[in-house]
Amino acid sequence: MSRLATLPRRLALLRPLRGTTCTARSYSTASEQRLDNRVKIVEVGPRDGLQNEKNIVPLATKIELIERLAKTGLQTIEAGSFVAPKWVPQMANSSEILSHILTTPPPSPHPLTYSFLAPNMKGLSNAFSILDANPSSFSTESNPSPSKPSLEMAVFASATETFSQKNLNASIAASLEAFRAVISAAKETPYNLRVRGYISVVLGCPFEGYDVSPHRVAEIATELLEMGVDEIALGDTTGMGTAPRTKDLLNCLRSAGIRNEDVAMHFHDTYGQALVNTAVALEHGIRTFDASVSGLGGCPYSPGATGNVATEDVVYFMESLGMDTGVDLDGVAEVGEWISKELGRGNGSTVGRAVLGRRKRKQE
Ligand SMILES: CC(C)(COP(=O)([O-])OP(=O)([O-])OC[C@H]1O[C@@H](n2cnc3c(N)ncnc32)[C@H](O)[C@@H]1OP(=O)([O-])[O-])[C@@H](O)C(=O)NCCC(=O)NCCSC(=O)C[C@@](C)(O)CC(=O)[O-]
Repeated sequence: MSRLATLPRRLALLRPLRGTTCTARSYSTASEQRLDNRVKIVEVGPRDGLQNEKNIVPLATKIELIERLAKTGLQTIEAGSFVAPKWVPQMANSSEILSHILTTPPPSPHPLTYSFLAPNMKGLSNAFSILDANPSSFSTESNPSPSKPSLEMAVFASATETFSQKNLNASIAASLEAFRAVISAAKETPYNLRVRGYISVVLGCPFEGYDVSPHRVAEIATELLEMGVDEIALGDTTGMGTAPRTKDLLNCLRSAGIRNEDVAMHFHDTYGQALVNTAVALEHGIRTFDASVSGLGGCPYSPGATGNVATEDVVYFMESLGMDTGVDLDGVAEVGEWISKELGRGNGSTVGRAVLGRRKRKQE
C-alpha cells in the first residue's frame, strides 16, 4: 500500500490540538509494546555535515563520501540541498550530486534512499529538472524498483519565529504555506516522492533560548502531516536538549496523536547530550535517528552549534542495546576517518577513534 493511501488512517489518528495538554498518558502504545529491535539511521553527513564547512568541498569528494557511505549498510543518505546558493554556497552543486546518483548509482548492499532539502518551488523545480532528464532512473512509490535509488525531498520548518526568519527569511506561517506547494508537487505523478518535514530548534533556540513550546512543535508537526509529509524530523539544532525536555516533547507529540513511526530524531551533540536524548527517544518508541559520519556538521543559522551526533557513536550505542541498525560499524568508522582527513580536521566520533585505535593496536 502506498504511503499516500495510508494518509487518511494516519490523519484520523491525529486528534485536535486545541485543549490538549502535554501530560504523558500512563500507558504504552501497541507499537511500543511490540519488541521491535530494528533502528533506521538516516545519514546526514553529506548535507548537514558539510553545509557548514567554510571551504567549498570539491564535488568529487562529496560524491566519494556518498559512495563510501552507501557501502556501509546505511538505508538513507541525505545527499544535498536545493537552497539559494547565496545563502548556503556549500550546497550549490546539489544538482550535480543528484544527477550523479541517478546516472551512476553508488554500489550498495541494498536499495538506498537519497534525500535532498527543498524549501520552496524554485528548489524543487531545480531537482525536478534533473529527474526529468533521467526519468526512469529512480524508484517511485507507484513504480517501485529494487535496483534503482529512491528519492526523498525534505522541507524544513522552525519551532520559533526568530529562527524561522534567520533560516528561511520567512515567518513560520509563510514557510508552511510555501511547503504546502512543495509537498504536493513532490507527491504528484510522475515523481511520487517521499517527503520529510523537519522542525528545527525543537529543544532550544539560539535566539529565543530554552523557551520553545512543545505544544507549538506538535501543532507544526500536525500541520506538516496534514499536508502529506511522510515523516517529521525533530531537530535539536543547538544541542540544548536534555533528557527531561526530550521526554516532555515526545509525550506532547503523543498527546497530540502523532505516531512514533512518523517521527525521526535529529540530535546535535553540542552539549554532549545526544546519546542520552537518543536513549530517551528509543525508550519512548522512536526508531529513526539522524546522524552524521564522524560528527560532522552544524547549522549556518545556529551560531555555536557543533556537529550532529556521530553515526559511529549511534551505531555502537544501538548495538550495545541489542538493536539492529544494519550498519557496519568498522566500515562507517573508516569513512569517518577518511572524510575527517579530507576536510583537514580531527575525527569527531569518540567511537570511530576507539574502533580504529583498537584495530591499529591489534595489527601492531
Ligand atoms: C528559502 C530561501 C531561498 C529564501 O530566501 P530569499 O532570499 O527570501 O528568497 P527569494 O525568493 O527572495 O529569492 C532570492 C534569490 O534566491 C533565489 N532562490 C530562491 N530560492 C532558491 C532555491 N531554492 N534554489 C536556488 N535559488 C533560489 C531566487 O531565485 C533569487 O535569486 P536572484 O533573483 O536574486 O538571482 C533562503 O532563505 C534559503 O535558501 N534558505 C536556506 C537556509 C538553509 O539551507 N539552512 C540550512 C538548512 S536547515 C538545517 O540545517 C536544519 C536541519 C534541517 O538540519 C535540522 C536541524 O538541525 O534543526
